[in-house]
Amino acid sequence: MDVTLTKVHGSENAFFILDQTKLAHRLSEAELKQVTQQVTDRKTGLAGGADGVLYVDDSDHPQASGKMRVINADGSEASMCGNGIRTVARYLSEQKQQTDFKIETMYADLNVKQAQDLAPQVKTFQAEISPVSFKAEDLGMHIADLPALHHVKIPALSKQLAFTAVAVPNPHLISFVDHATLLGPELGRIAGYLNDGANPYFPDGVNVSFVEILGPDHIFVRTFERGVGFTNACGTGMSAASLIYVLEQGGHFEQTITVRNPGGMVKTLVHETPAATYWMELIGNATFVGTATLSLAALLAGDFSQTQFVKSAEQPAYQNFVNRLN
Ligand SMILES: N[C@@H](CCC[C@H](N)C(=O)O)C(=O)O
Repeated sequence: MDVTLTKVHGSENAFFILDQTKLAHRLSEAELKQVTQQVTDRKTGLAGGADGVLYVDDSDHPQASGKMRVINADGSEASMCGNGIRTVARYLSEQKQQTDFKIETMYADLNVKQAQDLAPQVKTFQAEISPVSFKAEDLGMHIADLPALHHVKIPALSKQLAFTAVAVPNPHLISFVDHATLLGPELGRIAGYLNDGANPYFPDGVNVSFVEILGPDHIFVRTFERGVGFTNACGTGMSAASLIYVLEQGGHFEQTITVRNPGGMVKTLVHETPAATYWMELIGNATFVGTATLSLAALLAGDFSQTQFVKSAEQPAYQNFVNRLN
């Protein structure tokens, strides 16, 4: 039996979509982990590897058109993926001929919809990012018994930088920095330590983002992701950074924020509910790079020597879009 994986990206945060409904039988939990580690490997993986695999399946929630599970490159599971859900939204939209629907994720059924293309031939989708929590227990955070972390210096991490922790619902640590710090070694040092599996603060790891304010409603976000390392962009990280920009740095609710990242650009909107909770909208590209077809046996064995990879025409259009940003 042949399997097709679609290579996709949102701001060059790259994934494979594997639709479990097209398989004769669902992959086991061990196979999900093993297949992800094998196909994402940047040296030996499929079509240049990726940052994770997005497993699509039917949802048994009547209001959802499908379900997404996110497995990071190291085989760990994430509760959400902001760049990934836009590509899954596009995939399901084309499969089911819908433009505005819900996708089941680990903690919530999230609204997604097709949006106006960011540029010619740059298909664009928007996704709800929620639920939001600042609670240490939702973040898997253990810092001096603090119930939450709002703009606090943690000397064990850095004497200069202040951090805010927020789950959206995957965990993020955000720090606003100057340009030199954004590009310097501190992000790798701090995030590497917090994702070493042995530190006392985030034993299960955390996504860490440094944010530079470029102008009013204009920020740059660089992220080191849990389970992956540095990525070109992290959608939930950019959504979390936008929320903290509004709450701590003078940004505004209901105002479009332009978020640059090493792989391109997205737009976000931050909303406050009457109950003083928050949710975000993330708007960005959902680019299909190509499709890989191979036998299920080869996929499970991690043998990509006979894989047929057919490129789409979308990547040059995306690159034009990025070139015009600079
Ligand atoms: N790249 C994603 C986030 C993927 C999950 C993350 N690494 C985690 O473990 O929480 C995004 O675009 O949000």
